[in-house]
Formats: sequence, C-alpha cells, structure tokens
Amino acid sequence: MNSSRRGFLRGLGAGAVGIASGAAVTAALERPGHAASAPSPVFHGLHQAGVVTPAQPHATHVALDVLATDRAGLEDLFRTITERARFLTAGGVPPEIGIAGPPADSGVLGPLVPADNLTVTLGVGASLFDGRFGLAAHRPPALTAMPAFPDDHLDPARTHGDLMLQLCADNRDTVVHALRDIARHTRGGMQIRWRADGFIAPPRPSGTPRNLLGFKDGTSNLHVDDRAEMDRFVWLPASSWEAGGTYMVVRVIRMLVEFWDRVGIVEQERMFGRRRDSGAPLDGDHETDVPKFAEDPVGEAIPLTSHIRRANPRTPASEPSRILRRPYNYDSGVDEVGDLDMGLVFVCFQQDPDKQFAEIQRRLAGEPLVDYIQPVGGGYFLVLRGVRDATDYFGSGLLSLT
Ligand SMILES: C=CC1=C(C)c2cc3[nH]c(cc4nc(cc5[nH]c(cc1n2)c(C)c5CCC(=O)O)C(CCC(=O)O)=C4C)c(C)c3C=C
Ligand SMILES: [Fe+2]
Repeated sequence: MNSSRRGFLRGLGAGAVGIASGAAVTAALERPGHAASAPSPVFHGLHQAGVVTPAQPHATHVALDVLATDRAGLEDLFRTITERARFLTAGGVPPEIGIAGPPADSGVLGPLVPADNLTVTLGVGASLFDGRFGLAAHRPPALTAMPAFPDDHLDPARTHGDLMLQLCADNRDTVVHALRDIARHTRGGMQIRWRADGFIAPPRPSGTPRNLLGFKDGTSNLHVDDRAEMDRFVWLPASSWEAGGTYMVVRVIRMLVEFWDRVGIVEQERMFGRRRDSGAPLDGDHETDVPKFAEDPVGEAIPLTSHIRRANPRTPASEPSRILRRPYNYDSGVDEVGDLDMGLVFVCFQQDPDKQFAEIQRRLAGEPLVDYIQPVGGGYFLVLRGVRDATDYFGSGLLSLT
C-alpha cells in the first residue's frame, strides 16, 4: 500500500476496510429478522454490470474529477473503487472497529448491508487522457468531450468529468449508501463534479414505464439478451485494450412540464408518433406493434418530424446508429423562479458515440419536441471492461499501457 492509498483510508481505523462475508454473512442472514436479498448481478466478468442489466428502479449518475496527481495515485483510486464495489454489490456485514474511531459504515442500511441488486459501473472521460497520468497517447479516438448540439443549454457545472460512476439498485437508500461508502473511501482521490439522481416508475398500468411527459419510454430498444445484437452495437470488439467495454452517453435533459401540460393530446402524440395511453405507434393498436414507415412515405399517420421517426427511421442507412437506451426520470425540486425542475437522465450505450448517439441527435435536431425539453448537462464516457477476478481492478488494462 503506498502513501496516497493510505491517505484514502486514513481515519477509517486499521481494520475498517476488511469485509465480513461468506460464513459471517450467511450467519447474519440466518438470524431471525434478516431477510436475504437476491444476489446482485455478478461483479466479475468481461463486461461491467449496469449496461445490459435490466434497469433497477433507482440510480445516481455521478461525474467526478480525479484529485490524484500521478499514475500511482490513479491506480490506488481505481483499486479502492473496485474493492468497495466488490463488497457493496455482494453485501455483507461491515467490520466492527470498536468505539474509538468512527464506525466502518454509515449505518444507513443497518448492520447487514444487502446486495439489493446494486450495480456499480465505472466510466472514464476524455479529460482523464490529458497530461496528468501519462495516458495522452492512449485516448481512443471515439472518446471525445461531449459536443454541444443545437438547442443545448449546457451548464459547465453539470457537464463532462474525468470519471462517471453509475450506481443502480432496487432501493434508493442502497444507492445513497453505496455513494457515501465510495466517497468516504476515496476521499482525497476524487471529488464530485455533478450528480443526477434518477428513478424508474412501475409500469402504469402495464408494459414499459413512463417518463415525466406521461409517455411510455423504452418500448423500442435493442434487446439485451440478444448477444449478437450487443456485440454488434454495444460491446467494444476484441481488437484493443478497451475490449469488453462500451461507451456511455449521459444527457441530463430538463422537461418544460409547465408548457407541456398545456399542449393538446393529439399534438403531444404526433410529436412522439405514439399514443400516450397504450404506447402504440400511431399506425398501430398495441405497444409492441412495429411502425410501418415505408407504407406511409408522407407521414400521414406518423409525422415525418415525430420523435420515433427521426430517432429510428428504420432504413438501411439508419441501422448502424442504433443504441441501447437506459434512461431514468429525475425530479429535482424547483428552480429560482419557481418552475419545476424535472426531466430525463438520458443514458445510452454504444460502440461509438458519434456514429450512434450523435447521429441520432443530428436527426432529432429541430424536431417539434425541442420546444419542450432542454439538455442542460452530461458527458461522454468509456465504460471500462469488467473486473476479471478477485485480483483484478477497474482500469487495470488502461494502466498497463505504457
Ligand atoms: C439521441 C438520442 C435520443 C434522445 C436524446 C432522446 C430523448 C428523449 N426521448 C424521449 C421520449 C421517447 N423516446 C422514444 C423513443 C426513442 N428515442 C430515441 C432516442 C433519443 N431520445 C430512440 C432511438 C427511440 C426509439 C425509436 C424507435 O426505435 O422507434 C419514445 C417512444 C417509446 C420508445 O420506443 O421508447 C419516447 C416516448 C424524451 C422525453 C426525451 C428527452 C427528454
Ligand atoms: Fe427518445
């Protein structure tokens, strides 16, 4: 353990980073009153969890800037995040450290930390490849800073970041607990730049959950259980050090709900190209019906400017730009003039942000929906390949580059 690593852990007590697991956890779970939660998605593997994992109801997306100043410090940071993620996603009993120092755990989840379907997904931004860590020569060309698109209102304080930490779980307190745990163990190594909390509502009344404009959101998406589709559009191929990773785009998009709520239902539905109640395309009856754009070349049933038609025209030319969407709703109170601050934390995964996400974004430019939404932040991040086993850590492939 070098000095900067000791720095992260200082103040936690000598044994505080130990993890009680295995037999101790089993024993704790067997105690009356301790319901066992289902195991979380597997932590070790070629791919990180939290990409093809069915979206859990709660999430936070946290962009961070690295404070460590050299490569050794960055490695310590990655190793610490890995250790904490390994523990938090498995669940267990935090060690007791006596009464002299602060407790080893925030206690937010009680004495037994449940796995609660938690996923911890780590990405790196283009800024990590500046001069600080000797990585400048290794920035993959596809990893750029997120550009500003027409109609964006980007706030620099809510844009970009050296790292992106996506935490998702079945309960809000599990997400909060994981964030506090990781922040505490990495103190001095990184600091939060911006954060967007999200939730997914239950299906109302059935099918795909709704966004805060009232429409089902996620109906037409890539299929996470179709390995060939994931290899074609999402996972990075075996030819480079990034193999097994993917690119994550995060866009914090405010919805101008006060304006939206004054728009007639027919106009709302024509903006999306789908019915609000059922989610069916305007030329169909059921949510899962596939729109028949080829039979409607002038946009009589589904306007040519509608969101679904621009986003996915279903032509051979638009096929390569398909993405895996994994969005969350957000609700952040009110702004300085008393307007509701809510919207969508739009998240998508792909092999190339410019050829996929940005290509769709360019097609969406000028769609009628732009009058009711305002992108205010976000970033492009490379989700590193997964942690292979108990000896591996996030970023080991990146840091092996010389
Ligand atoms: C650049 C990519 C996209 C952004 C940004 C985006 C923002 C955004 N979308 C909605 C609501 C809906 N989107 C829907 C479908 C849809 N959206 C995108 C891409 C972006 N959306 C795609 C690729 C698709 C799928 C198109 C298709 O294959 O038919 C829908 C329809 C239901 C569904 O299929 O999910 C809704 C509703 C909002 C509110 C929003 C910004 C705030
Ligand atoms: Fe969309």
